[in-house]
Formats: sequence, structure tokens, C-alpha cells
Amino acid sequence: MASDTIPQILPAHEGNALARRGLMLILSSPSGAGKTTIARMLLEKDPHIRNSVSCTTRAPRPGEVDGRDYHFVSQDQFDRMADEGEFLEWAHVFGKSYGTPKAQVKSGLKAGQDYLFDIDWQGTQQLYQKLERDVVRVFLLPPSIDELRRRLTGRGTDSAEVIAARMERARSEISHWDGYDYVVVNDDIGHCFEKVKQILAAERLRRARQTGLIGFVRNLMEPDESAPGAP
Ligand SMILES: Nc1ncnc2c1ncn2[C@@H]1O[C@H](COP(=O)(O)OP(=O)(O)OP(=O)(O)O)[C@@H](O)[C@H]1O
Ligand SMILES: Nc1nc2c(ncn2[C@@H]2O[C@H](COP(=O)(O)O)[C@@H](O)[C@H]2O)c(=O)[nH]1
Repeated sequence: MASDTIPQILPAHEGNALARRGLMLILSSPSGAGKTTIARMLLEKDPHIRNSVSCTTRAPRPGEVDGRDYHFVSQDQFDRMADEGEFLEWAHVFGKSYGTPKAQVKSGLKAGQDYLFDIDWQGTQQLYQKLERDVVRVFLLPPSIDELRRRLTGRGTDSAEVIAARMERARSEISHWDGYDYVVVNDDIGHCFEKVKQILAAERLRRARQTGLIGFVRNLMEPDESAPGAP
């Protein structure tokens, strides 16, 4: 295992004292603060977390790949999927529709699979209402509003009009910061990534997720029949 690979507790299977339930790591932030960048770093370094690929009605940006970055769908397709209950959550963001497909998240969690979600505060609230115990909510803040504008402009993927709309919405996005379990300022990308890694590592160790511990602890607490003087 490479030294910078992120360790995790083993996936759940019967008889494994280290088995655990998967978790849902949510990254939210105002547009341009860096959640896609952090998400990509995490997915590259950590083989135990899988990306939840959202559906969206917005057009692909240069370099974005259908099925990897998003499932790019028409408004009709999106509406049909929403009507048929195919989303775990969905919301309108910047005048477009975005939704998290149900796929195998629920069965995956049971099998110990972790999932990463790059979604906004509306989706976060919906996932928290449905799957509270599995959700870990992380909000990223930019170091300043000027730096946020610089990042959106420097990304070079959006028109001046789109950037203006996203800047306009940034303050209202930031106002939802207190609906999250963790808040990290994304100043230096390396430091920010380290903090998100630490959050993930600690959350994986939560007692409630460590389903394999029940049997393990029960065994540890059995009277020791081989001890000298035992009946
Ligand atoms: N700590 C950082 N320092 C400097 N630049 C950064 C940092 N983090 C991200 N960036 C850059 O800022 C730009 C926006 O980042 P990114 O696309 O990850 O934001 P986002 O929050 O996912 O935005 P959106 O919600 O619009 O998808 C990118 O060009 C990225 O390379
Ligand atoms: N509620 C949801 N929000 C989502 C989902 N997928 C992405 N998003 C959020 O939308 C904005 C804009 O994203 P962009 O890629 O167009 O810049 C950003 O805040 C994302 O986090 C989703 O499935 N549900």
C-alpha cells in the first residue's frame, strides 16, 4: 500500500471484527470554493470511497465526461426520473436541475461502501432527513469573496454572466454553513485536503458504524475459562 493511501476499516462481512457500515461524505460550498477539486483528490487517493454521480440538466463544461462528472440529461428525462422516484434527493440550482440517483447507495452502505456527494445545501438537508446516521456533512469556505471570484474566473469554464450569477448566490449559500457537521476553510489546497482526510478517518471509526465490534466485544467480555483457577 502506498504511504499516502488512506487506510480504512475493512468492508463488512460476517465474522469480521473490523466490519463497518459505509458512510455518506457530503461536500458543499459556494460555487468555486473548491469542492470538486477536493472530491477528485479524495477519489484518486482513497480506493474505499465511491463518487455519487449526479444527474443534471446543465450543459457539460469543457473536459467534463458524461457518466464520470455528471449524467447529462434533458429536462424531460430529469422530470420523468423525479416523478418515478429515482432520486435520493434533487434540487434546482442556478436555474438548472440536479439530482442524486438512488442507484445502489443503500445496499452499498450496508456492505461497508463509502460514498462521496458534491451537492448543495438543499440536497444535504434532504439526505440528512432520510439517512441521518450515515451522513457526514462538510462545508468548505473560500478564504475571501475576492479569492472566490478569482477562482471562478480562473477556472475558465463559465461565461461572465454565469460567474456573476454564482457570485450573487455565494452569500446565501454561505448562510447555510451552520447546517454542517464540519466547516473547513479552503485556503491552501493541501491543508484543506488533509483536514477532509482526517474527518473521513475519524468518522470511519465512530462506534455506531463499527458493526463488527458487537460480536468482538462480546467475545472479549466472555469469562476466561483458561485462566488459572477458573471453574
Ligand atoms: N485552495 C485552492 N487554491 C487555489 N485555487 C483553488 C483552490 N481550490 C480550488 N481551486 C481552483 O478554484 C477553481 C474552482 O474550484 P472547483 O471547481 O473545485 O470549485 P467547486 O466548489 O467545485 O465549484 P462548483 O460548485 O461551481 O462546481 C478551480 O480552478 C480550482 O482549481
Ligand atoms: N442538490 C444537489 N446539488 C447538486 C447535485 N450535483 C451538484 N450539485 C450542486 O450544484 C451546484 C452547481 O454545480 P456545478 O457543477 O454546475 O458547478 C454545486 O453547488 C453542486 O454541489 C445534486 O445531485 N444535488
